[in-house]
Amino acid sequence: MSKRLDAESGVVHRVQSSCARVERPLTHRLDFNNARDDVKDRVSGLGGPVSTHTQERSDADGLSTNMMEYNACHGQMPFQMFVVRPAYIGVILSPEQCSKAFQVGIMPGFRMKGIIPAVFTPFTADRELNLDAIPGYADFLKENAIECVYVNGSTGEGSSMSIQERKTMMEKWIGECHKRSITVIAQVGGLNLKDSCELAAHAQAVGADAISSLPPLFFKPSTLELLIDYCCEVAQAAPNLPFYYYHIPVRTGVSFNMEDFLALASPRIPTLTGIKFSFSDQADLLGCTQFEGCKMNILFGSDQVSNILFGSDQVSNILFGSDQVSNILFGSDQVSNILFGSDQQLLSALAMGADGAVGTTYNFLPQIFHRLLKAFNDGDVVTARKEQYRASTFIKIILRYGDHFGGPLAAFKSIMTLIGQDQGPPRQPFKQASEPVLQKMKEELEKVDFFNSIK
Ligand SMILES: CC(=O)N[C@@H]([C@@H](O)[C@H](O)[C@H](O)CO)[C@@H](O)CC(=O)C(=O)O
Repeated sequence: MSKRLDAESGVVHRVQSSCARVERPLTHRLDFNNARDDVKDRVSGLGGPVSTHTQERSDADGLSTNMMEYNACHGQMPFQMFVVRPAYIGVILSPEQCSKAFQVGIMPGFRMKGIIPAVFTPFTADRELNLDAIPGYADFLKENAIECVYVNGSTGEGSSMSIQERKTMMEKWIGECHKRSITVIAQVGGLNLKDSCELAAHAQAVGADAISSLPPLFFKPSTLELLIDYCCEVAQAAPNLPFYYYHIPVRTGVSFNMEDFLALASPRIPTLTGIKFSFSDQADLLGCTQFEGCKMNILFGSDQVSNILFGSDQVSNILFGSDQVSNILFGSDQVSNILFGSDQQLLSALAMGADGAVGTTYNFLPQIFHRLLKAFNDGDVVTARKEQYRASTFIKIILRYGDHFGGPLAAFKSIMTLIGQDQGPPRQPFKQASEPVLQKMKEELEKVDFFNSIK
């Protein structure tokens, strides 16, 4: 859904958009000559000339969609669109204007939705970057209706790559994705602030659509304030791009409350757009999605949770928010243990208000998750739950093979080979499992109809 201003009534309408993955709410009507004074002032206050892009509209919503898609997918993110009868006018801002627009709050609208694969990094047999694999991989994602990818994250083995390799990979992904109207979120976090700032500045220079950063990976911030100081500097290194903090305590060991993070960071980081929330604390997730009138873009990132959340009364409780749920989610160790252990969590995250989800399994289960999302959006929780359970069943099997690969990530990467999208071996400390192990995993997946279900 996106917002459209009716130029005659001045009323903001929600319109269905086929480019549903990226929302840029249209907050002002602008006939540049006759714009409301406050709008004019705010845009002129950005300084410098403002170029406009006008297009006659044939079909209001269709055109709105096309332009948003163009805006989002062709590297022109510093772009604000206004509706004037009989035309739409887009205002293209320079990077400096864009940065100011964030600061004065007139560009708050970057919002990712839907499922976002955290893409694997293709390696050759000797574990060097395999750039040649990216175009085919991008085609595969596009064919599966993917509209945004998360590059150099955990799944992408970003922390197993040198800074130069990460830059090379980022450039290749951006080039191939933008050709296919796929948006790119660049994961720039790493070992230290210097590397992360360098990667953030690079991401902006080469046309990423947004950045996302982990906390420092060796010396950990001991307080929330220190984490926010760190994020401020990373975000400032790419001042024109939306910034998402990457919260994945199970890997980083940095585990602050994210609602508190938003409260303290939001006034300090003008580009703070949301959180990539890879954690099982549903109560904190809810706090984030509801933060200040749901203004943040929360992308959920933990594909798993327990079977207990499916098919039992507890599901209804969770979906409908009873006290019992709060107790379950806030209190017990048992929940955390369960949540980390096995199945899927996307459905409950959607119920908690997550806008979308970033994760590993969206690479090879996109159709299942598209069906889940559609069912959820249609209010059909029973079907959504079935799809969730289907995905969870597959994930559970694959995870059982994790030890043969030195970790679950490498087991997931091998699935790409099984579905004809070979992305090569993982880097150390992971390994390729032996042929017999791969064959056994394949047979087990065949038994639960994996290869038909993912179509
Ligand atoms: C802890 C972890 O690695 N979580 C994964 C999940 O997608 C995970 O692979 C999934 O839940 C299956 O275990 C993602 O959150 C990681 C991710 O999005 C990334 O690659 O950046």
